[in-house]
Amino acid sequence: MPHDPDLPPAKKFKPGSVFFRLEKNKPGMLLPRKGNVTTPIEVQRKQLPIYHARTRLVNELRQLHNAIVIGETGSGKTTQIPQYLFEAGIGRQGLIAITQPRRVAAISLAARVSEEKRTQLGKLVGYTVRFEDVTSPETKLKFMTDGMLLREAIGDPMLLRYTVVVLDEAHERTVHTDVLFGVVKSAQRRRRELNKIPLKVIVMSATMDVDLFSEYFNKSPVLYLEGRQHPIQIYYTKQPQSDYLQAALVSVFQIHQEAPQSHDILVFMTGQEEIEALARTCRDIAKHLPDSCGPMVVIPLYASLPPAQQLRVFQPAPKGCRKVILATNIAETSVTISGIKYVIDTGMVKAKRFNPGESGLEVLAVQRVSKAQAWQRAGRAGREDAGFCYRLYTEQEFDNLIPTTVPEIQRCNLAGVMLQLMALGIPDVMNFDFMSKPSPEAVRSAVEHLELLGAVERKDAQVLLTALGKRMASFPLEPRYAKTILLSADFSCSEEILSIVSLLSVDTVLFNPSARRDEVLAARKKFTSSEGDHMTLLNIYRAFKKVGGNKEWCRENFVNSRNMGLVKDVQAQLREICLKLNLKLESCGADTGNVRRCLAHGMFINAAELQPDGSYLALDTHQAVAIHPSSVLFQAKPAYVVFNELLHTSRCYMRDLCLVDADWLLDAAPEYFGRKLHLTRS
Ligand SMILES: Nc1ncnc2c1ncn2[C@@H]1O[C@H](COP(=O)(O)OP(=O)(O)OP(=O)(O)O)[C@@H](O)[C@H]1O
Repeated sequence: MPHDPDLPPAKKFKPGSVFFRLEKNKPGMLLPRKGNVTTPIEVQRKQLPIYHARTRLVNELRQLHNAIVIGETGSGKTTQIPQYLFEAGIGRQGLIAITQPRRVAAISLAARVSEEKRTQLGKLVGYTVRFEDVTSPETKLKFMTDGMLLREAIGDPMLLRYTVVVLDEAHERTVHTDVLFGVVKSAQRRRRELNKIPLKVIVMSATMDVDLFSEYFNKSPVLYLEGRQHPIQIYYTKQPQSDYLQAALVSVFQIHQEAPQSHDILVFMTGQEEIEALARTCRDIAKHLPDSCGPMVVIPLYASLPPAQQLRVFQPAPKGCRKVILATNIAETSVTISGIKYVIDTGMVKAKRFNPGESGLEVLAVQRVSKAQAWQRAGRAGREDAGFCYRLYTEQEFDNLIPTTVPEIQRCNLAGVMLQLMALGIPDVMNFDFMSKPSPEAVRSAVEHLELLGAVERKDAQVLLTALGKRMASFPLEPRYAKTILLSADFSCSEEILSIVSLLSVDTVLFNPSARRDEVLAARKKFTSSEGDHMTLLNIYRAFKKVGGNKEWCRENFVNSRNMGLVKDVQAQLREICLKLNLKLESCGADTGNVRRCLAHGMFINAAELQPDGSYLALDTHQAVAIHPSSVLFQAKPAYVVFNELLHTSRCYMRDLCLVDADWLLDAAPEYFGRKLHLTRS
């Protein structure tokens, strides 16, 4: 059997068991189509590789307090292990939590497992994600995002409701997962010390650094699950591709023309804008193909889509129609999308980058995936039958990928995490039991950030959470947004700020088809505010509410009505938190000057100043930045702005800007700006 040193780690530990067959540079070679047999769900469960290991696995897990489970993608870890534990009566005194890095996975897995158990979703099997709780007092198997379990830990640090916590897709190493590792470990220890019911912790993945995990989780034993149900053939390009979007487009249509109609395609891309653009191109091309190609339905999938829209990908395509899903990495782990036979992997992902020393600002940048991610992506094919993965990069490029993704905790601004840890009652964040410690520099920079926002203060060399910091931690938002909301009551504009923060929490509510650029510009003119993007968005939202969310209005004005629906949901949730905190909710009406003042006070760390040569300088870090061409302030070039985020492409662009006065910045943080910039009052 061929041995490939780059097969996923699960295979490396079992030489001789080959799961992936590597055949290179033979695009277009397809396996014959199998009959469309619908197997009853109990039979499907029994056909999974994990089924044969069930008794031994359950016996092992019964004895262990900690276990690391490694199994190929699709072997049945996530859907089966929680059920096996429940069926064997393990952890019956409490709940079994199964955490996922992403909401779409938590929801779809809960749906699948409740179907397998033949119960209604929300009864025995339920889920909890950021804006939704589908559980009941009967719930025993609870799928949830790791962020939600972390929030629960703020109120219940020993996680006493749970007897088992399964940390799934641990290799993803999101900030939440990493913090959760430390939190469950500490809960486990404290429960042992206080003679409470023990907490069992099971860590699972197909691709992880076993030694690191085992060491961290008290030298935990590692259980390997051998085998995958269906083979996946991997193809590489012969030459490096200069335009991965074009390569993806060509591959989609090559498969569409050659493969049977019932074989669906999943393409991994980097973000909403390119997904929506490629979706439109695919639909246009599909219209002009000969009838022999058959129809195609193109479905986007990215984080900011409303949950109901995200779940559309799981519905079967209409009969005789091919489903093409264009997704970000949110479909990379855990999910099974029925019908997917082909995966096209562009090899690219949009991820956060942060360098406290150099730029000091967190930026989003498109970069190459890790090998672990590439294997996870391939693993989305071959779940119901043999599958194919087309990697739009050469094998050599694959060889040069980093093995696993750098943990997010080492490449993001830590201010939010630190605030959460302090709200969890962990005072000495630097000595928190992180699996991979963030750099002291990053921690220092986060403490400074929180200090500037007034969320923490130093007393006798200790860093303490202030009353304001406690209130800020109540919001599931970045600290600066939480602060802006809390400040809004003083500026009598809380309704407007809640709208703006909600609008910024979804990717974009604007629809910008490039082919209709002039129409878009004409429609947008009505709402464009010379005060910036925040105010423009607010104008659009106000108009949207005035027409009662009318779909026709949305179409005419190039507004994404689905995302607007989500904005309303987010706003309702944030309003609820405000009410709990007794925050005065009022609107400033037409006088929106205070809204900008409030934004300047909450977001002053993200301020930039126009330079004599027409460029901008971020005031906090003195980094050169530019206004993104999509901003309404692109031409205007005001003297001072605050911005929401930085996007790194050819240059470092500020996105979503608000025009502010230098005086407001000085009022917000006089000492800081005096020190940083020698700003003087006008
Ligand atoms: N929603 C679903 N519809 C159809 N089949 C499903 C569904 N969910 C799971 N399956 C079947 O169960 C198998 C195991 O899925 P499961 O998510 O438990 O695997 P896993 O080992 O956790 O893989 P991964 O690491 O990729 O998450 C899938 O390969 C598929 O055959």
